[in-house]
Amino acid sequence: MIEAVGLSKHYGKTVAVDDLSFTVRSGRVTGFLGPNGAGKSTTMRMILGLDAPTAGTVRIDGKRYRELHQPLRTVGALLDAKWVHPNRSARAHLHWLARSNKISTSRVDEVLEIVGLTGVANRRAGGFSLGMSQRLGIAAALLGDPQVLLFDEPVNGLDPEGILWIRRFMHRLADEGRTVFVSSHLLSEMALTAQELVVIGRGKLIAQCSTDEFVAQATESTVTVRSPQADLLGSALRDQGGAVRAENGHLVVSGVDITEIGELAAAKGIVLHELSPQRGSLEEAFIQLTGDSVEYHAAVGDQTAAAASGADLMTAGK
Ligand SMILES: Nc1ncnc2c1ncn2[C@@H]1O[C@H](COP(=O)(O)OP(=O)(O)OP(=O)(O)O)[C@@H](O)[C@H]1O
Repeated sequence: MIEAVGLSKHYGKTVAVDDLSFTVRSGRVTGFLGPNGAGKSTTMRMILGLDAPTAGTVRIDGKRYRELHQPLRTVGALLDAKWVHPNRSARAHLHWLARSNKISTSRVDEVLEIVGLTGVANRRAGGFSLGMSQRLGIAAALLGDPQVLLFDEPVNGLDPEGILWIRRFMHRLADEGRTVFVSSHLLSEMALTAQELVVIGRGKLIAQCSTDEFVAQATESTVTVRSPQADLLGSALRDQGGAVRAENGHLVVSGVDITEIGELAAAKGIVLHELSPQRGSLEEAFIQLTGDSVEYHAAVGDQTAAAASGADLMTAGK
């Protein structure tokens, strides 16, 4: 578990993180979302003791990073996949990390196996593709078999196969009961990966809740219905208090639950060809819920916020 309370970080006049409190639970993948410059990396560095907070505290399993006896056994992190000596082999890199952290070198072959790098373990890490480098970074994070794992933008630049591998791997780590905290710009990917979210904007907390709740709060849920008796069904639904509009040969219904729609159609003997729930996207929810913070910063002259909508901010490359 990670617990931040009143966490703030100022760099001169820049307020990178502003009185941020959140909790990251074990057994779940928690996404850490926010536009460029929102303070995600700074927060992660403070969790890992690489930056000192200006105010507030952050604890991992109840302890500050500097109080951890053997930190790598409690928390592992992937911050920069290219942080490796290019002429060292993957195995030599992990051996060096294990020895310098008093971890048995027998663990090296285990983590290479876990991330699927056994076959290339003796190759120069400098020649690795980005996907292989990410796996090596994850192997390093797993060396101490920690219960808490932090990943900063782990899928940036990966191909679809690499992205799928990371997604499945994170779910596996969470299923093992670990705390998995992962930052990303890629909302469509986070919608598939993260079960919980911590969303920040300009260093402040915008939301902490499940991904489903976040989307449900901010977007409209509708039901798509196709029927050869659409007119009849439409008027029956309106009688039930539903809002119905026709769109490209189907009905879009809100205000009536999907089960009630099915039962109403059955009771009236109306044939259905499709009955499907439609959820808003994480992108839509993000734009909806971060709008205020973006507008606020635009108003005080922040050029990044003023220049971009939430979607632009989130899809912009690093
Ligand atoms: N070492 C530093 N010195 C001065 N300002 C910094 C430093 N590190 C971060 N900042 C500023 O703090 C703010 C938050 O940056 P941070 O990198 O934490 O955001 P982020 O959410 O990780 O962004 P990105 O998604 O672009 O990586 C930004 O305005 C950034 O310019």
